[in-house]
Amino acid sequence: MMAYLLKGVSILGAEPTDLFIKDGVISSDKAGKDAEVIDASGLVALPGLVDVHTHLREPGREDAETVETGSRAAALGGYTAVCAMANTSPVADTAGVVEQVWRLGREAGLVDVQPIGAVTVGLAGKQMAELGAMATSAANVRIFSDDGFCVADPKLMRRALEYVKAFDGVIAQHAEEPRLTEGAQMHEGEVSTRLGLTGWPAVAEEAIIARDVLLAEHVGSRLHVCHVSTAGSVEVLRQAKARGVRVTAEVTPHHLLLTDELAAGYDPVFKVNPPLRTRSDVEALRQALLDGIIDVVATDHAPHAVQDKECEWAYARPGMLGLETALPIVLSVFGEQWDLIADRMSIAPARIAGLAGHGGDLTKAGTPANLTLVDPKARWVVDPGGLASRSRNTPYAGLTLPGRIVATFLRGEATVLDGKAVK
Ligand SMILES: NC(=O)N[C@@H](CC(=O)O)C(=O)O
Ligand SMILES: [Zn+2]
Ligand SMILES: [Zn+2]
Repeated sequence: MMAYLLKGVSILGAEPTDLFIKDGVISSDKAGKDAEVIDASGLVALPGLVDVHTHLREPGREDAETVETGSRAAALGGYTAVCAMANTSPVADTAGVVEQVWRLGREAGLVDVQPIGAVTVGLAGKQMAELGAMATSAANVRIFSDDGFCVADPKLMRRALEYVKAFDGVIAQHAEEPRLTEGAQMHEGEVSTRLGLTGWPAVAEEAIIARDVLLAEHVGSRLHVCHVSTAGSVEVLRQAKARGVRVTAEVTPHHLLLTDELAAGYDPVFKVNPPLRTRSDVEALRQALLDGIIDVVATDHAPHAVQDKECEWAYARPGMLGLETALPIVLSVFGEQWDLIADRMSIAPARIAGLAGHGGDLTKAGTPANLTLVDPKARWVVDPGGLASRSRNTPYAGLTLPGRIVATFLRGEATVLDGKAVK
């Protein structure tokens, strides 16, 4: 196994130091004779990023992404672990499918791929899936989600919350009251009225979050809210957390930056669920992330094949790429707040997903060497054709972003060096 000496690296913005990686962990042995020396001056070391919400599309839509191509995109984005959403084909609602995804992740060997299990059979919202069988499978599933769809039936949601309590699992809810979003094409507001598109009102998200925090409180179980997008949702979460409800929440990079005005050009690259909201929602989400009301940044990386995206707005699938641009977007929004970035993009997501070994303290010898090196001063232009994802649906094409991932290490093995994936 290769040893590395990262010379003059800044750990989370601290004074430059030498960091030695050996036998898969951070080592106190500074000598490092046989180590490969990496000139890391000007680079910042972060614990490897952890994404609690990634769509890898395998099995079923390998034309859009595979576990391998998505893992490569993740490593290039500074990630060492991603949680793979269950809305594949077949749906990840059995031990067999989650074990398949888990095995494919191991074979790709670029990031830890932690499968998420479906809450209901076929994501149909009718019958609970075999949560226990997925939890005790080799994939060791702890997060369950029907993402793409809301678990709308309150009784089913209650039962699922109760069920996962036994093994400290968590239900990750795609909060969307389906009756309020029928036919929705974008955020309901001034812009949707002007464009004549049916809107998804903020209350369709907020009503479900309000219901679910009450259910979670009632049964004393863990709830995680996917892709929070409105100021009203933040207020519901603020109140729930103040009462001690076991709720965590995520926000995507795109909801921290983009607004519904972008729908005006009818370019489906900006079509996503939940939809891009207003400037005041964006401001509230940023503040909530700073306050810790929103716990983590999650990409909701949602690759789609060209024919599913480059068509009329109404027919285009919702979703956008995220893995390779997440850290640069967060850097552009918040600046070099390294402790904040490490917490919201690595430490807290690792805790929510139960991924021991990720989000560790890089200043301590013995910490598993899951980390990434960022050049915060480097600027780069997003070129959809230059991304490692198999899909091209990035909303940031042509945008100049700060922060280039120079290297990523998974348990001491380089997955990215010189800004390139090693395999
Ligand atoms: N975010 C999206 O717009 N799409 C996601 C599903 C989801 O996250 O709800 C997808 O799977 O494509
Ligand atoms: Zn969703
Ligand atoms: Zn999603």
